[in-house]
Amino acid sequence: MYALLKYGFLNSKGVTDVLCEACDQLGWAKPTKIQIEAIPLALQGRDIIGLAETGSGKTGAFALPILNALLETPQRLFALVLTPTRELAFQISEQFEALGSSIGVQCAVIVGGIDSMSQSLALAKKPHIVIATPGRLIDHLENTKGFNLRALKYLVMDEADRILNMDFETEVQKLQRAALKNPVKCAVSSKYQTVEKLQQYYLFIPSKFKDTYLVYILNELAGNSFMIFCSTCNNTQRTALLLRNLGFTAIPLHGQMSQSKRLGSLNKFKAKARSILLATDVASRGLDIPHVDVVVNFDIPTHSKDYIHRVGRTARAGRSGKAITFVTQYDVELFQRIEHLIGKKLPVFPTQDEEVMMLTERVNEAQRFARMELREHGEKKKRKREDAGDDDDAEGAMGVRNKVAGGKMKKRKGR
Ligand SMILES: Nc1ncnc2c1ncn2[C@@H]1O[C@H](COP(=O)(O)OP(=O)(O)OP(=O)(O)O)[C@@H](O)[C@H]1O
Repeated sequence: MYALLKYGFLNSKGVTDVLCEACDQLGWAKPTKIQIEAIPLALQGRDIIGLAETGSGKTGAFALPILNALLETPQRLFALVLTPTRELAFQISEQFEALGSSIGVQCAVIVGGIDSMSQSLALAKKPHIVIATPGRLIDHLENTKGFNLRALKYLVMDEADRILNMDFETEVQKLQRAALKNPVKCAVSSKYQTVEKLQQYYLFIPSKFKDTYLVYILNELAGNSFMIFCSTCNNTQRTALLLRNLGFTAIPLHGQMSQSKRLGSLNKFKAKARSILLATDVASRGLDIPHVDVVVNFDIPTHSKDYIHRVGRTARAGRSGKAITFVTQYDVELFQRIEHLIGKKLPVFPTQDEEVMMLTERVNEAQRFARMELREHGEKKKRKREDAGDDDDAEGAMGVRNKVAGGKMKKRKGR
């Protein structure tokens, strides 16, 4: 019972009943470790730096005490949550709304890539909680008349290390200096840890066979939901086209897509209408999609810390999951750094190389079509850059794709 928070801590007042009920309704039977550590301190009004493994309920750890305090002293523009990505901002807002639905909490999401006027109107209504990416927030602080954060009582920097590395560093540092007083550190795991129920593997393969091995793995693990990480927008798009040419329900998510397409992709994947999400690191932090079974690092992350965030998109909240990292002849050093960071040696993902090679011909053909589509797509985009009907979700490029024979690729055993 979430009410444990209410009764379990001698020195704390605990979270109020109505919020405990909201937790029950979300199926949160008991608080997670970080919630047990952080919530009582936050309720005492302490400043907190929270550190815990991926998928361990950090959002609840800050949302619950904020909502609790809001109930005690209701006030407009009460809390600001800064996040590094737009998708994460929407997700956090949903979490606040789910926990605070019975107390009528009002949230505004202030992120780039979408209409700024409607955001100004939302801010004019003075919501209780603002969830923002730093750039667009600064725009509004500078340009939206009547909007300021002087009354603010709570500031959260989610994925703070990422936010502080952004170009907005100086602005954010000012906020941080102004905001943190004698902070307590709540660290419930060693610094860089992956979760226990995550099975991690690597695959050492020549760079030129990456696509073929990817298709092999998707076939081998068919029926699962995949997040596949690529290093660039272009490769994300290309790989999505390649897989779609082979009949997989793949959809891309990257920074060169319009914000509405980004959210569209994410929602299709969340709703299980697509089983494969291909993404850049824009999706590596914080996104909570419980049904992700497998994370594939198709391009190895260049920053080892991103590895931990990427693989943390699966095996969340006590579930199990798999992560497979492709290591080519060029990636050995990066991979060693990752193993060093997580403090483990990973096993090889078992493959039948003969079976993989049997896929080569069809994969080569699909690669050719994907390249053509990518070129076509680039030219089309150049012609009508701002056209809302563009096909940057890779789903519009059906023309060439239909010329590739067959539906979903099946393994061709015994040939
Ligand atoms: N007490 C709880 N009991 C069960 N599930 C919970 C509890 N608290 C949070 N959750 C769920 O756990 C999942 C992960 O939570 P959350 O997204 O806050 O993780 P996180 O620690 O912020 O992860 P990341 O480091 O990847 O951002 C969510 O689906 C959330 O609803």
